[in-house]
Amino acid sequence: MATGATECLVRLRGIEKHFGAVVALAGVDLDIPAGQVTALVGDNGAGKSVLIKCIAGTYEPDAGTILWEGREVRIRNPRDAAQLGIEVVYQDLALCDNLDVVENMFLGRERVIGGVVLNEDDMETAATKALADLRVTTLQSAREPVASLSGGQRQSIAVAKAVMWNSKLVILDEPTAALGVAQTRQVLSLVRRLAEQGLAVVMISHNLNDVFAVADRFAVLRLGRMVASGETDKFDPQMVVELMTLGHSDRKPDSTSRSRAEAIFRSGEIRKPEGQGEDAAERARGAGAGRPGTVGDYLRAQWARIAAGQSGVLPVIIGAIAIAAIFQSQNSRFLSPGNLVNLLVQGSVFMLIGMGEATVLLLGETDLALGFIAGISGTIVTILVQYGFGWPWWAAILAGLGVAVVLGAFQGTLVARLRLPSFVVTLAGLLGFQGIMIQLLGTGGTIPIRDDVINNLANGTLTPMGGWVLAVIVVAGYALYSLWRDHQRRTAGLVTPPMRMTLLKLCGAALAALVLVLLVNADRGVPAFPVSGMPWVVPIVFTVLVAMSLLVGNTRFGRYIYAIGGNAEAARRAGINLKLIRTVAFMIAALIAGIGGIVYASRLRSMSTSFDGGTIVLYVVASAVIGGTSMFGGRGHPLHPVLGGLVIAAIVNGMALLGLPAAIQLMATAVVLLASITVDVVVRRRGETNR
Ligand SMILES: Nc1ncnc2c1ncn2[C@@H]1O[C@H](COP(=O)(O)OP(=O)(O)OP(=O)(O)O)[C@@H](O)[C@H]1O
Repeated sequence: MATGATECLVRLRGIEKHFGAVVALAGVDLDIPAGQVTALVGDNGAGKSVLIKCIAGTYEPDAGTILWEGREVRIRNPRDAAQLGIEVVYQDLALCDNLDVVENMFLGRERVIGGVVLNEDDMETAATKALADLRVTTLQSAREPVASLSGGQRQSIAVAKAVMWNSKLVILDEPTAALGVAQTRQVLSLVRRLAEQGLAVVMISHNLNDVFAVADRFAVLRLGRMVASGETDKFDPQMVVELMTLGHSDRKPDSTSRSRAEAIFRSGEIRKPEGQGEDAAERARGAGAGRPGTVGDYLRAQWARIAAGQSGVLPVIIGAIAIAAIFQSQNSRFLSPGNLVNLLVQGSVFMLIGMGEATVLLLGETDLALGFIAGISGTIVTILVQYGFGWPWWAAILAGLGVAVVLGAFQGTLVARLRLPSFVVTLAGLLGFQGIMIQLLGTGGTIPIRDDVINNLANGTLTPMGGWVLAVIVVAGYALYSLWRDHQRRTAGLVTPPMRMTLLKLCGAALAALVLVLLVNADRGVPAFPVSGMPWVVPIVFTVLVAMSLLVGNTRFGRYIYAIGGNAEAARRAGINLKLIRTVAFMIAALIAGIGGIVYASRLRSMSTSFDGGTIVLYVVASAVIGGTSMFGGRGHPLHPVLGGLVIAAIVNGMALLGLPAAIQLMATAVVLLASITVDVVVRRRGETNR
């Protein structure tokens, strides 16, 4: 059956492994040739897992030698194994459901431009080629989220991922467990192709039909000893069962029973290229819409993403429109320019601190202290621009933000290094930081801000012309970037959104900018005091939003936050430094919260001990969740708290306009929050049951 080279890649000699009194492996010899599939079989507890862990660097053998290409090597850790070219596909696959196929295949080994920006097109081209080489053809697109794939497709991705890195030995632990008939065939075909490409493959399986269908060699372990090994034609299924259970067999191998399994393989059923007949159902499970070519196809593909748990901002936008319609029908002042601008400014603090919170939520953690970190930041700026200190505004802001980052680093270190629950660490932060803030503010309780620049952050406006110029720059920049991206993808031969779709998006962005500028430039003052122009907070929030979107969407750091939130174990196995990423994420969250705190102080032109960071943090968690960020980690975007913050501000503002009491405002916010978390959970479950 073997077609590739047959020289021995790995030779194990006399491998011993003990766990206290338990002898897991005793004097195990095994030859693993390149270009062949070696089946490693044995009853439960026979030592199969321990043996592959000794090869993969998870355990170091107590005795014995490992010869790699004839040279004795020590494999002390998984990194040593990876350097030699050993990849293990564990039963639990180690995939991040929230990431797409390309993101999973390159996890931990992303290609970047200039050392920072992810080179998505390059990775997509390479992943697509690797999948095509292995004839994994059932995927609609390499950009499908793994959550929407079938078991067989997931297994194929895990295997393809393992062979992408110049691997020489691929170890598969029960690759067909829990797969249906068609999917098993698909995966066994893939296993054969690995060997045909010259790789050494070791496959653990309890299913003898599967192993007889693909294995060139057998190795049978029993109670930590190798009781038999050799080429497949020396064995038959009954004999293997006897060897596994008794440790010996007197049978002569029965070639008819053995070749029954091989016959299935040879008949072409396993080798048949996927997607012909039996895989049609598999294909229908994918993005479901075919490669996006027309606007209709594109929208259908987007819908498939939503069904797979990537609902994006759709629910919050629908919710915001509904809320606006309800308030406007009750009070025509709700959609007046003055009120809408007021609402934007009111919501800006929630939006900013919410973007910090969303960063931590993406990791699957929570930060309850962000409200008071914001408070401390605002307090420090307020104090430092006082007459006594007289710091320039920029130095005070840097100091305020610096302290916020230090507090974030403190909390992040406790969570990341000691693995203390973030809920408790940040609850302590909430209490402790409030104490620090009160201490800083002193007995007076309220300190006014004596600096025009700081006060203008929330209260100042651009000139009407300044607003137009800014809007034109932003829309033109966005248009150029989108068209350049599409061009790049088209040139690289990758799937590109239809041109009409891109133009539609650009028209939407231009329209939104037009409405916003008209709104903020309309006079919202009283006859004696006309007020117009874009509040400074709009570009401040927008800048943080763009910076955070680029950080989480286009850098390794961002990719790792999503990976850790989606499946921390998979991220760890991919070699990601979990401690560093977690700590830095807490620091960035605190930095953005610090900006929110300074805007808060600016709005009130003072800081006082009545600052309620506890309530604010609950509202910002609500903003992020209402916007579509998942409380369970791995799903979300900085845009979510911005939209969610707007919704919360709209509820508070609209209810106040209607003269409804605070009690009703709180209950309405609670209902919207519950509705959002319900959408989150339902969408998540749909993603899971899709599998
Ligand atoms: N970390 C450990 N500490 C103590 N004993 C262990 C440890 N890992 C494995 N063993 C023991 O070593 C022996 C071999 O275990 P191993 O997991 O390799 O079996 P296996 O062949 O993979 O079984 P299964 O098919 O059930 O996965 C068992 O007796 C097991 O209890």
